[in-house]
Amino acid sequence: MSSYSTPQQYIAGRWREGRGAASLHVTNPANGEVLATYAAAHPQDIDEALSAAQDGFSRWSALTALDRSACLRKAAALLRERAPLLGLQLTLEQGKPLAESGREIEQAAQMLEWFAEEGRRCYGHTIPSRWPTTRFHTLRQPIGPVAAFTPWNFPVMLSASKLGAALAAGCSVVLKPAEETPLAVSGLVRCLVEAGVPANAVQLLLGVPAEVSSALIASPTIRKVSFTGSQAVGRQIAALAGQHLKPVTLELGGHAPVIVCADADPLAAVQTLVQIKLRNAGQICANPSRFFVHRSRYEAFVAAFASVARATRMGDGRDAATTMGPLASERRVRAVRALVDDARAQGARLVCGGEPGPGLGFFYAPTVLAEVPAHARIMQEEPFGPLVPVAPFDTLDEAIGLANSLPVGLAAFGFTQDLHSARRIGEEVRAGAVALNTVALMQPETPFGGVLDSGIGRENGLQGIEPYLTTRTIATA
Ligand SMILES: NC(=O)C1=CN([C@@H]2O[C@H](COP(=O)(O)OP(=O)(O)OC[C@H]3O[C@@H](n4cnc5c(N)ncnc54)[C@H](O)[C@@H]3O)[C@@H](O)[C@H]2O)C=CC1
Ligand SMILES: O=Cc1ccc(S(=O)(=O)O)cc1
Repeated sequence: MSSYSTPQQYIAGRWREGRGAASLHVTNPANGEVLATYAAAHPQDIDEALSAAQDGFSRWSALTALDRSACLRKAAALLRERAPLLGLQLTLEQGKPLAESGREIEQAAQMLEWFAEEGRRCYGHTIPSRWPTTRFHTLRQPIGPVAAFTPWNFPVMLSASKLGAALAAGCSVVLKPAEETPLAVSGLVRCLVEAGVPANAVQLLLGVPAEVSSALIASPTIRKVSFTGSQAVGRQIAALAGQHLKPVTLELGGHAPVIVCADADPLAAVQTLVQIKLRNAGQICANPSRFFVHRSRYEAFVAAFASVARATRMGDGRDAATTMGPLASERRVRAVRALVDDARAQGARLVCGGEPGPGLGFFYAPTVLAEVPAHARIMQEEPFGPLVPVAPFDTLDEAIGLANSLPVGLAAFGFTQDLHSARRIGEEVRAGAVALNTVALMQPETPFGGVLDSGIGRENGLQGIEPYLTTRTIATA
């Protein structure tokens, strides 16, 4: 497969093989074929990356914000130029259809551009003094070298968000992407380096996750940790960060409730929801995943979703006819299958789907389940797949209670024409972001992050650069 090359580490300004004993494999989820095998980073590779990151921090933070901004803008332009190849590599390693890969590369470019501009606005303050002869002001300064860990679902966009924010603030970054999807992220790092980001300001470590994260977080060089992924791993990262007193940003997904009120048009709601529900085969942290529909609209909603689900064309993401690719790995197929089986065993009605897709790939059909009891695992655990579990409700109080019944809160969705209901859903459902009559939730300009067990801190928006800055107070006589 000539479009897919063997992923390499980028350490101290050189692309090279890792020296670790472990071999890691990249598998094409559309057919199960191994695309590449590469050597993991060795502890010595990690040490070299850390020394380089310290040096890179000195060089990069010494540039003006304007120079850093220019590099990020150029990297965004390079990313767009290379989108056809990077998009293909992303589809090969991750499975999403080519159109979605192209969209992700564009989102990554937009992230870099947003932070290129925000980096120019890291203002300090002049503070009124209590003493006539003393002046106070504050300086915003980069916090130091950053360890960033990104997942396999949106490897390029989520890496661009962390790299963009940290680099714009003047920090150097050691990035560890998911071992399953390393190549398109490497392409992003190449764009940054070729755009003029000094070699040591960015390191790319591909390795055994726990080995890399424990070494990086324990190192005195690293001053900030950022992770996107599962709650289980997030807890481990947070525990390590706490042990070493490092500030941490965590984006840990959720289990986004959808409330479809009696006054909503159920068909219009389905048409809107489907724009996000089946994207990336449902593997989106903000994916709508628990559907509560007013009893008067319930059957129409279930039937409409089932009809859209049945019309989905599953297939290889390179095929133009494909509307939904495979899940990213075999373990994800096992996980969603177990949730569907459990829901059925608990009395849910299988309306459509509930079976694997074609061929040897990691496909699972879009699946609509009705009358799903609240205690079924699928209503408790983030499904991260093309599953649509639906349950009826009678009052808005009941729906909001169901939405708030879990200890997570990343995203939530509401469909209603009633201003009062919209206000209640917007203000009472516990979530970092609520979308009303839309599914557009994330863009570079909007803060993104969770409440409760969905994470700590915000990425993107005006808030996105904050975690990478520290404030120095200067008193002058
Ligand atoms: N918030 C988000 O965007 C994401 C959320 N998830 C959630 O995680 C669930 C499980 O995902 P899986 O990939 O099946 O399993 P998992 O939780 O084992 O995640 C594996 C990913 O986490 C990284 N990882 C694992 N251990 C790590 C460590 N000690 N240090 C640093 N990185 C580490 C790996 O690189 C790998 O890419 C999904 O069902 C979903 O709920 C997964 C990916 C992204
Ligand atoms: O992983 C978080 C995430 C990724 C993508 C999107 S969007 O569908 O492109 O808006 C939202 C959240």
